[in-house]
Amino acid sequence: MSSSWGYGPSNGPEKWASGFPVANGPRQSPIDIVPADAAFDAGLKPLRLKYDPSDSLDILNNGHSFQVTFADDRDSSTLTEGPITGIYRLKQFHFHWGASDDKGSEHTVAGRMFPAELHLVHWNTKYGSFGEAASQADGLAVVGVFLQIGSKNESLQKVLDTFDKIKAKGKQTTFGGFDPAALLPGSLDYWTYLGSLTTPPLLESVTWIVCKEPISVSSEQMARFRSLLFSAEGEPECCMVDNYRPPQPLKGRSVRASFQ
Ligand SMILES: NS(=O)(=O)c1ccc(NCc2ccco2)c([N+](=O)[O-])c1
Ligand SMILES: [Zn+2]
Repeated sequence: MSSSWGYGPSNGPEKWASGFPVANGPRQSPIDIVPADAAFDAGLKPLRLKYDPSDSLDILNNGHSFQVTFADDRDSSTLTEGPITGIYRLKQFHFHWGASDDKGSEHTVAGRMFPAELHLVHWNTKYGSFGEAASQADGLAVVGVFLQIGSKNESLQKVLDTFDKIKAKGKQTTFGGFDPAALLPGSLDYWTYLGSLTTPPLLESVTWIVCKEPISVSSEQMARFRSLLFSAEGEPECCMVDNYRPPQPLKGRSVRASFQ
């Protein structure tokens, strides 16, 4: 199971626990965020995101999503402040999305699903590498940004324009000079809670930082996301859609808000 997880009826989220028992752990992600239940914490600092476009390296179809990978050998693209202590380096960003505009995000807000969700993944430099950090309770910090249907997102379009080169699983192409800050909303107000990776190995090492304000995406752009394939070249074509895990039990965790 561990090497063949996916999002289909035979290998999807309801089946992951057999290969990854932590799937039923105490701090799993995503969750449904209920704004009325999120306590404002005046001690939460504003997010400090400093990204260097020259760190962006390539874009890859990894068979579960597509990801833009960053050079992380220096403190040049970092997340500091917010709910975390120390310096976390940007490793990659990727998305989750649905087969139609009424679903696709992993986190939900009072039960509302968005058509897609962006994840900017950062690792705690006190652990030396992403791999080491991924197994530590405070090892990762992921900034989540919802996408909502509206005007065409010109920054996002630069990513979508590479899709002809990465249609199938395993395909990658260079992608330099991209500033991920261009994908952030105007307000960096956020909710934060302790959770996990939302795909196997589902490690409970993530401080989640979910932005309240969505960014825009046009319906035509969402259709481009759905042109990617879960399948590799030469395999029967399987559209990359519905690559999201549904919300998981809160199990007593609190969600804090950086805003009133
Ligand atoms: N949807 S997510 O941001 O929680 C997420 C999930 C899995 C992985 N990676 C899978 C993995 C293998 C070993 C450790 O990690 C990543 N990531 O790597 O940024 C992010
Ligand atoms: Zn993700």
